[in-house]
Amino acid sequence: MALCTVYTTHALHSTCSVSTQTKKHLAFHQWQVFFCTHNNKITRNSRCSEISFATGDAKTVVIGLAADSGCGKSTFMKRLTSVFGGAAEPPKGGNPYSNTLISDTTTVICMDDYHSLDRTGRKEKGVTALDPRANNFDLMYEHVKAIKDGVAVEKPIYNHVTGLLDPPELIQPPHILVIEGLHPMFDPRVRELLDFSIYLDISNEVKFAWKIQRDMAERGHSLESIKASIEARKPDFDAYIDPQKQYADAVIEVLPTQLIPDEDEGKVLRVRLVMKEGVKYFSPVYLFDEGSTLTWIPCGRKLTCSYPGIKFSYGPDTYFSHEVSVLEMDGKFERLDELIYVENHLSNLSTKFYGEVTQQMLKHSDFPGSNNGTGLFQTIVGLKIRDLYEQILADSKVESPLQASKAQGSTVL
Ligand SMILES: Nc1ncnc2c1ncn2[C@@H]1O[C@H](COP(=O)(O)OP(=O)(O)OP(=O)(O)O)[C@@H](O)[C@H]1O
Ligand SMILES: O=C(CO)[C@H](O)[C@H](O)COP(=O)(O)O
Repeated sequence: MALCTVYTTHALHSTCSVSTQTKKHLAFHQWQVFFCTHNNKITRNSRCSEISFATGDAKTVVIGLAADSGCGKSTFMKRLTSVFGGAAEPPKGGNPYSNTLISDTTTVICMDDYHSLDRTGRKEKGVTALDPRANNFDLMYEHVKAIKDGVAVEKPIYNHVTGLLDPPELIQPPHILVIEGLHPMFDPRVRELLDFSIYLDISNEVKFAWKIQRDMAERGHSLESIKASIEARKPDFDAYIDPQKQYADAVIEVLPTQLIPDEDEGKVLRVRLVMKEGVKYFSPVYLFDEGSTLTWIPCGRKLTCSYPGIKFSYGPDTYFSHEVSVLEMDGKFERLDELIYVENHLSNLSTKFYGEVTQQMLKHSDFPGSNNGTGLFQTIVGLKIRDLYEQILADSKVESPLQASKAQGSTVL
C-alpha cells in the first residue's frame, strides 16, 4: 500500500482507502480532496495505508540570514545545508542564473530576487540595491508568508550577470526556508514570519580584506574600484542593512585580532557569537559554566598553537537592550583535528553525537574560515538551527492528531 499525501487545493478525484477517523478529520477541515503518492509520484485511485498532509498541518520553518554582499553568506549556507545532510543545488532544469539552492530539507532563496529595479533602473534613479526603493517588500512578504503556509510561489529571479529581472521560478514549500541577502529583517512583516534570524556583522577592515581577496584575486577588479564600491555602498549600508542586526537572534561579529597589534589584513580574526537570551527553541551555547564570565587560553598540552595563539572569552552582555550571551574566539587553529578538545568544553551545542562540530569542521576544511571562529560559529549556529527545526516539528506533531509532512504540489501564488 502507498503512503497518501492529502492536497487540500485540488479537485476531488481519489479513492484512497482511509480510516473513518481520517475521513472525519478531512470533513471537519472541509478538505474535500486527496491524491495518493507512491515513490514521489502522484497517482490516483490507489489504495493507501497511511495519510500525511501537504498543507494545513506542516508549516515551513523560516530562517533569515542578513549580511552585506561578500560577507560569507554562501559559505554559511553550505555549512548549514551540510548539517542537514545532502548537497544544495540550483533548481534542476531551471534558469542557470537562478540564485536559489535546494537540498532535501532546505531551500535557500536570495532576497536580491526581490529587487524591483534592475541595474539600469537603479542607475537611472540614482539608487543602490541596498536602498529600500529598489526592492519590492510587499511581494517578499506575500511570498514568504505563502511558503510558510505551505503554498508554492512563482518568485522572480534577479540575474547578476545581465543585471535584469528574469522570468520567475517555482518555489515549493520546503521543510526549512532560508531567506538570505541584504534585507531579510528589514520589513517588519517579513521579520514577524522568521522563526530564527542571523546577522553576519563583518567589520569594515575585514570586509575590505575579503573583498580584495575575492574581487581582486579571483575577479580581476582593481584596488581602487573595490575601495570605490565599498565607499559608494557605505551610506546605504549604514542606513538600511546594518540596523537589522538589532533584530537578529544570533549575530556573528568578525573583527581584526587583538592578539597582534595593528593587524588588519584579516589573516587572524576575532570572532564573536552574540546569542539572544529567551528565544523560543534556542538555548545559547556556553563555555564551562553557564552565565559566568571567563577567558580561556586553551594552548597547552592538548591544543597545538602557534603565534599569536588562541583566546576564548565567554560571558553575559547586553546588545541593543537585549540580554545576550557572547562567546568569542580570537586566533586560529593550527590543527583542526584537535578542535575536539575545545568542543569538549563547550555545552548546549545541540550535537547528535560526540565530536559532531569537529567532524563538520574537518569535512569542510577547505571552506573559508575553517581554521578560525567564523567557521566554528557558523557550524554551531547550523546545529542550533537543526535543533530549533526539530523542536518546532516535534511541537507541531503534538498539536496535530495526524502525522504532518511536507510534499510537493500545492497552490501556486
Ligand atoms: N570566514 C571567512 N574567512 C575568510 N574569507 C572569507 C570568509 N568568508 C568569506 N570569505 C571571503 O569572502 C568571499 C565571499 O564569501 P561568500 O561568497 O560566502 O559571501 P556572500 O555573502 O555570499 O557574497 P555575495 O553576496 O557577494 O555572493 C569569499 O570568496 C572569501 O574570499
Ligand atoms: O549587494 C548585492 C547583492 O548582495 C548586489 O550589489 C545587488 O544585488 C546588485 O547586484 P549587481 O551588482 O549584480 O547588479
